[in-house]
Amino acid sequence: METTPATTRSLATEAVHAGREDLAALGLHAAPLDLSTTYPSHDSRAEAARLDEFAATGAQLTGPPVYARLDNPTVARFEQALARLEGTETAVAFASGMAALTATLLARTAAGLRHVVAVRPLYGCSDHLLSSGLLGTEVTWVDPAGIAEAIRPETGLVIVESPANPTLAELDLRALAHSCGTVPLMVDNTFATPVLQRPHESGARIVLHSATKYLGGHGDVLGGVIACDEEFARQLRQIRFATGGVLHPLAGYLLLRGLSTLPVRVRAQSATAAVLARRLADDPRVTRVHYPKLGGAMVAFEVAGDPHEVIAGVRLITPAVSLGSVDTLIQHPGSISHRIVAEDDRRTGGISDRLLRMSVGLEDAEDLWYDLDTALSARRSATRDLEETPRPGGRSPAPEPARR
Ligand code: MET
Repeated sequence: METTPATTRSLATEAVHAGREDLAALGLHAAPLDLSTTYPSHDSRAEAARLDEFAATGAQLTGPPVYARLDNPTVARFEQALARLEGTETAVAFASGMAALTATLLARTAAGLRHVVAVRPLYGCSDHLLSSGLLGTEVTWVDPAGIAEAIRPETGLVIVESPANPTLAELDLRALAHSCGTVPLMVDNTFATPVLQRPHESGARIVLHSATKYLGGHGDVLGGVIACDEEFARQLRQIRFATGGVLHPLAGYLLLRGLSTLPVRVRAQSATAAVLARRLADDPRVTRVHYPKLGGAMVAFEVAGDPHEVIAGVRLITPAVSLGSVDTLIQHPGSISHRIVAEDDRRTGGISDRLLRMSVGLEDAEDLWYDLDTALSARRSATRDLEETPRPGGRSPAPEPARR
């Protein structure tokens, strides 16, 4: 029987099969996990030639691996699969999203292009890495409309996130790519995932993921990845080899496995997030809801009361930073994910002190709403008990959901 050519396969099929095409021929069903740090070879002359070639080109080694800091077959499967999902030529995996961003900045700086143009908000640590100049880069923060004007001869990169962390602000990626001209546009696609958005199709040369989030999907693996063309990937591989920010093979294994359920998870979590976003928008205890037109499983909202009381009040939802897991997490960006960003810069990025960011998981929507509703009222009902004031909005308490 003929198999469908890879180019016509849908995302759902790629998610399950990409990076695993050779398994049947190997007599395997699950991907093998190769934990070797080094590999035997009696032919030192051949190894010397292969290492010289890697040093000169950064092309992926052919033949058996040499050492785990150069490459790893399990990680390579994840890279291949993610590239297929993002529609890029290839991908290079790292120990974390920040290691991936670091390698990208180093690659541009090594080419003499140390100026970066970026749009706020970005994830707090990305903002910090750029603002602090820790890697010798210089950043110009702009509104999307100011990108073209901010570009200089030594600009090596334009960096954006859409939907952005934590406000979920959306950008017109096609228009942005146009404004960038010949300067590569890097889009952090962590929140949307390739299920909802493939930035490369809109003109982004570089797509960044914190793989820790939706790609892994279960809150048990830390990783990062850059999906890009082979030319840029070669520079990234050379930097990864020299600096050592490699993804552990077990993480590569878990990420490959995570990809197979990515479309199902993202769609189910997004459907629940949309329900919760609507309820929050109708709730008088909430002053503003941020939910992307694109959809997705992230909801951000500003509360009339004290956001810290909501964090303290949740019981089913986990009060923790991070996102993209099968369970729902909530955090206060001003205290955690964006704490390291200066207060004024947080404000410029639209990050209010009353903003909460929620990553919606796979739980039942009614159970989640019950928990949120209770947490939103926690402090106020305590006050009401004392003062006998009416419930805000005059609403009766939500019924406890039926237990299934
Ligand atoms: C250490 S803070 C943040 C982790 C993650 N990037 C987030 O936005 O939640």
